[in-house]
Amino acid sequence: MSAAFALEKQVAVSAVLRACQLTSAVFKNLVTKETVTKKDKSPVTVADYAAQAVINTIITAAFPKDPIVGEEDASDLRSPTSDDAALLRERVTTLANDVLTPPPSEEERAEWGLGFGRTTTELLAAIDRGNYAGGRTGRMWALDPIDGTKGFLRGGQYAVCLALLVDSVVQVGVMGCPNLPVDPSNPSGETGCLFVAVRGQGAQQRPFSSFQSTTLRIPPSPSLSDVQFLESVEAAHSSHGFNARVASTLGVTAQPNRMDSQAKYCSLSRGAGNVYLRMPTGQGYREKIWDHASGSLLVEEAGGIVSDSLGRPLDFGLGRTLGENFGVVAAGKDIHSKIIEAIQAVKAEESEKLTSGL
Ligand SMILES: Nc1ncnc2c1ncn2[C@@H]1O[C@H](COP(=O)(O)OS(=O)(=O)O)[C@@H](OP(=O)(O)O)[C@H]1O
Ligand SMILES: [Mg+2]
Ligand SMILES: [Mg+2]
Ligand SMILES: [Mg+2]
Repeated sequence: MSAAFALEKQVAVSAVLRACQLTSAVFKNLVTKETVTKKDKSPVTVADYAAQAVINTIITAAFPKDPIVGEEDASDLRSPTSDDAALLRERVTTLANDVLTPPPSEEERAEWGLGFGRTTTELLAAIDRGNYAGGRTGRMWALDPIDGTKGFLRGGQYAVCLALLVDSVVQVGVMGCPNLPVDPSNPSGETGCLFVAVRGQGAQQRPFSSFQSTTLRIPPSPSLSDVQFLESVEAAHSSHGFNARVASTLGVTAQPNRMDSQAKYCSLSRGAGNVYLRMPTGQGYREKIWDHASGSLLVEEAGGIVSDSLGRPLDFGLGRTLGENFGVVAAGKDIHSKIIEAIQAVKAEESEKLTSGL
């Protein structure tokens, strides 16, 4: 008998690896015209759209009934009158078909929709399969075709992130990080890592270049002064100042490592960094499920704990977002509660200052 979710894992790995081929190819010759600014002022590129088209096409072929909560939608590509939209549609079609048409490898199957191209209409419809509202029950996939689009654009870290949720619990998480070093102790060495976790079956990493998987276990945390925080590059996404105060409360002297995307969860799960702390910057932003689903399972399966800043589990059953934003704290089991306590201490200090008018 095969392990639970074996087929879902294989399909997700195939979809993520093909999408990573696409994003890496795009980075090599991306032009300004291929980037759009969304209504929320965040960037999206032809690579985000085409990667979502590829992954949704594969998931839909393999599991036709499964809904998908995907970050992107095709509305900006559909304008019948805009020349820019026509160019983008054409590029998305070429890019998606470049990675959908190669025939299935030995690890893949034809019934996952591989080995032939799709029309633009089919690919736009595939992107819009990501419009599911989410919710408490049933199966659904959560997809971030490029997490850390700003990192992608600056040649930094980004991740192609796909997760399967059943009754709002993450069961499978697959992430491809094309720019992450295979060996964290050799940052200028080979890059391109695949991270895979299945609930109850552990967390694994392997280089894109081989099938040699390593099991990930978060090592014991170092003494508090040497604990390394992982945090967002963008100060607008997560409060750097609050993190610094938490670190100083704990007596941490090590400098934080700033990195875009769920590569932070990947790094933590392989012991390269000890705490991922993401505190809201106070602008009413709600965290999206696709920004945490696969990463949180990876860390849990590597033996860590993921919660909000009050120590409560993340709730993936509220729709496309995690609801009101109380931040995200991911860390090894031996240190997680200390981080939560330090956060509460800093918050108490802040509210004391406010009430005393300082
Ligand atoms: N205001 C605000 N607050 C918190 N988070 C936000 C905010 N705006 C955007 N986002 C989401 O942040 C995702 C990338 O954040 P990261 O922490 O991974 O990277 S970084 O902040 O860009 O360094 C990024 O993911 P992608 O859009 O997939 O790149 C966004 O979903
Ligand atoms: Mg985005
Ligand atoms: Mg994201
Ligand atoms: Mg994204």
